[in-house]
Amino acid sequence: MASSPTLVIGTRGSPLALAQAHETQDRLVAAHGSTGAGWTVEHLPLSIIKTTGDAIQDRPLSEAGGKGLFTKELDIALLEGSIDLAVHSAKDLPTALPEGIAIAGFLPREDVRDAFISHRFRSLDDLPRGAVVGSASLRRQAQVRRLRPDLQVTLLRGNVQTRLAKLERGEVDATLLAMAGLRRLGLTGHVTTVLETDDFLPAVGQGAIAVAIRAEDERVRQALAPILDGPTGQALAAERAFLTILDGSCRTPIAGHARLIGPELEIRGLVLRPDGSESLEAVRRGAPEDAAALGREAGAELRARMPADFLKA
Ligand SMILES: NCc1[nH]cc(CCC(=O)O)c1CC(=O)O
Repeated sequence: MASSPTLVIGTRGSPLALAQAHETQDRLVAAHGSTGAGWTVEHLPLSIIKTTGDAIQDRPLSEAGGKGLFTKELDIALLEGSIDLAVHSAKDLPTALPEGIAIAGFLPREDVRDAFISHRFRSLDDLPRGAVVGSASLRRQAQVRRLRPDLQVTLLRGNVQTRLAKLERGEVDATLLAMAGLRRLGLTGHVTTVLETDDFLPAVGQGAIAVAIRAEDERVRQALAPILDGPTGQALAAERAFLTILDGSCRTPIAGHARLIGPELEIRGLVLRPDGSESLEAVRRGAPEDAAALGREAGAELRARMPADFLKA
């Protein structure tokens, strides 16, 4: 691959995706000054790429083909050389990447928690019986039903702004969104209450920005090294190993979160029935160097404990 004089950043076109791409651009400029090794940073171009996932608005993505829908076109652009790095929400990245694509690492993680948002009610507990909570995430739907089996849970799709607008119009009484996205968009003013991870476990990768590159591209790998965050990488190694064990074998909602506690890494993982009536949790703690093994162990424990109907045929 001929080295180009600049680094082209590929991104989806949603406001959140653009905010994440700009954050990556800003961090590169801050780390390297005005010129990097063999490339210029003043005009690191953003290449906006429309993905299949963005085009589908009327059904849950779990039905339409899953997370790869948000990354396929960016992967192709990387492999064709029209972009040099692709910026993704780690949460939306599939566990298995296509041949030739690698994750260089992750930017420092934002708030991992989910936010409860409602114009009329103060918290999930405060919602009256039968109130309507909208979410497109099977994980959020199941955890809401676990805490409040008496609520009505409906599908609410679209990007962050679209969902807030639907809430505003009264289509639902409440919704849940990631704090990370709201912060990056400057929309935390909408947050009613923040859900602590003890009560409501985030998605694997939530709050982290992943940077994907061509697996063999050492030039881009080196340019990115100073902006990538080690602790986030360790947490994500545990979470993604956990998810890798489960997403191929189980067909129920999955949540997982790893963090450093002093010198140790802890991962908590959860699988639930979609109706929230049953859930299983696993916790592992150990050396951060063993992140992937800790994640795999937590995943294997849940797989072993799961009732048969949680598993894929
Ligand atoms: N699936 C959409 C998506 N992908 C990443 C984020 C937020 C940012 C993050 O979780 O890192 C969101 C919106 C949301 O879940 O509220």
